[in-house]
Amino acid sequence: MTRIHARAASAPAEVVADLARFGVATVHEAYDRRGLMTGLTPLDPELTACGPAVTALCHAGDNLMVHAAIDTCTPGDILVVATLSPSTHGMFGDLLATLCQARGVAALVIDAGVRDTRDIRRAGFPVWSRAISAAGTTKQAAGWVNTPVVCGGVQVTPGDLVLADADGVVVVATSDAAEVAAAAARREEHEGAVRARYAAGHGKNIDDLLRQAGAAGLS
Ligand SMILES: O=C([O-])CC(=O)C(=O)O
Ligand SMILES: [Mg+2]
Repeated sequence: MTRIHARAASAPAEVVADLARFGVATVHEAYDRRGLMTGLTPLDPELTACGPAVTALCHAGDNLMVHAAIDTCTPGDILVVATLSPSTHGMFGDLLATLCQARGVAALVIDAGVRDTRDIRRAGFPVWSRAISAAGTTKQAAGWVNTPVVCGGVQVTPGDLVLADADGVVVVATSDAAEVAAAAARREEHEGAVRARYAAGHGKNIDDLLRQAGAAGLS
């Protein structure tokens, strides 16, 4: 059984750039509220990232396959790390962040812990993780690279587009990406109109909404 697969093909660069213009909340809505990871938070909420997923599936407490996955990354990729059983070990720290930056990896999304967090923040490497933990890991257990994983409760297939910001992480299948970007653009246009009305102090018609919800109106 092959454990290390080559990096998967992904959406064209212009589709990645198109999706990167939007926030996670907008894309999640535009994707019919699919693809949103749970329980992962950013180390630095000012940073954003969008790129194709390269995946690593590790044994809990072992980061060998993180090293192996970085070897398959090309510039702009997002490293998505999952473990076979729940783990909060600090599997990734400032040394691995240094390697990722040297290889042009755009970000790390990890369903486990990270450490050396002040150094990673200072280096400006974007990370979304389930935990912060100084607990160390071994490099002894062979896992998998570029196989489908479940990260933050969402299945990530290698090459899927990963978008992350202060709100969290959303995953969009490569084949859906162009359509989702178009739907996100329409949503932003609509929200622009709503924002202008709200800025002028005009909220929703509560009476109508309550009636539609089967409740009595205001009077
Ligand atoms: O070395 C490790 O296992 C993780 C770490 O602390 C680093 O990358 O700096
Ligand atoms: Mg370290």
